[in-house]
Amino acid sequence: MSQEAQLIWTDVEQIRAQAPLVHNITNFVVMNNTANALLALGASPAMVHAPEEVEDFVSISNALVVNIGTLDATFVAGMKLAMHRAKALGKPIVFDPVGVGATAYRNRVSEELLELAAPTIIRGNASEIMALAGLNAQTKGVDSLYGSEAAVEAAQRLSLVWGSVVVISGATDYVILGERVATIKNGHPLMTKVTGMGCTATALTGAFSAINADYFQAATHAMAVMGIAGEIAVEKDPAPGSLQVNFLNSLYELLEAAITNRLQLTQS
Ligand SMILES: Nc1ncnc2c1ncn2[C@@H]1O[C@H](COP(=O)(O)OP(=O)(O)OP(=O)(O)O)[C@@H](O)[C@H]1O
Ligand SMILES: Cc1ncsc1CCO
Ligand SMILES: [Mg+2]
Repeated sequence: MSQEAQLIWTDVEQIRAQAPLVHNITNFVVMNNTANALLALGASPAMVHAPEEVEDFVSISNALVVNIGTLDATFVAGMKLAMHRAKALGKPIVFDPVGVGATAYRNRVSEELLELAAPTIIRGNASEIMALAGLNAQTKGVDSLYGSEAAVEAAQRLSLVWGSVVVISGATDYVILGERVATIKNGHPLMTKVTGMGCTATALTGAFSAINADYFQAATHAMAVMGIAGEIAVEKDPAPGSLQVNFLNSLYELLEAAITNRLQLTQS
């Protein structure tokens, strides 16, 4: 077995053994999907966004996931308080800039959040990563108009500016930290026909970052597990409704052999 497959499996076992508490401030569309994906993986999710309680919640959590998919003023207030507290406590922050580039509000809020507390890991599609890096990228709402390879330079710049691990999802997932690059070619195009698969990737990344303090590894392992679970689910039934359910089952039933046999990871 490849050394990397073994490291991924060790992380999955750690999540299953420790059930880290992952605090999510996420969007209304995916709250249920991402909570179920975290449970199926073995983590303990909580979706908590009220400004009155997020700081207390961060204090008892093992990682914070912030997703701007359906943001409004109350969400933003909660995100700022939570990220500030997480930073003060040294807890990993995973940021999903859903739809950044689509509106001036999303751009401004994203910039404010980055400046307040640079995330440990940023995960977006190519349009989002390019927009977040300050490029005048086109985006179709929450969907990307570019392949992930188009955003590699933007991700490297973002990573340098904020010191964050940056993940670009797509047919190939890229994980970038300065000059370090990992590519993962797992997954299936049908995954784009289930809403919030990217948001799910971000939530799973939160769980991996809670148990592996090498955040480049944590992000890489999360994206590999995401892609492999997606492939297995599509093979069971190649249709979006089934995929949503079978993806959860694949995560829950994931075996070491699936990682060993399917992993398509390169690192440089
Ligand atoms: N063309 C593809 N081929 C293989 N796998 C894919 C493809 N597109 C997406 N995926 C898989 O789906 C995951 C989610 O990536 P995607 O880029 O679609 O997220 P997203 O655009 O942020 O989605 P959302 O905003 O709906 O949450 C990827 O990590 C990858 O595993
Ligand atoms: C469809 C959609 N709209 C806002 S957030 C979201 C989930 C996918 O990003
Ligand atoms: Mg997205």
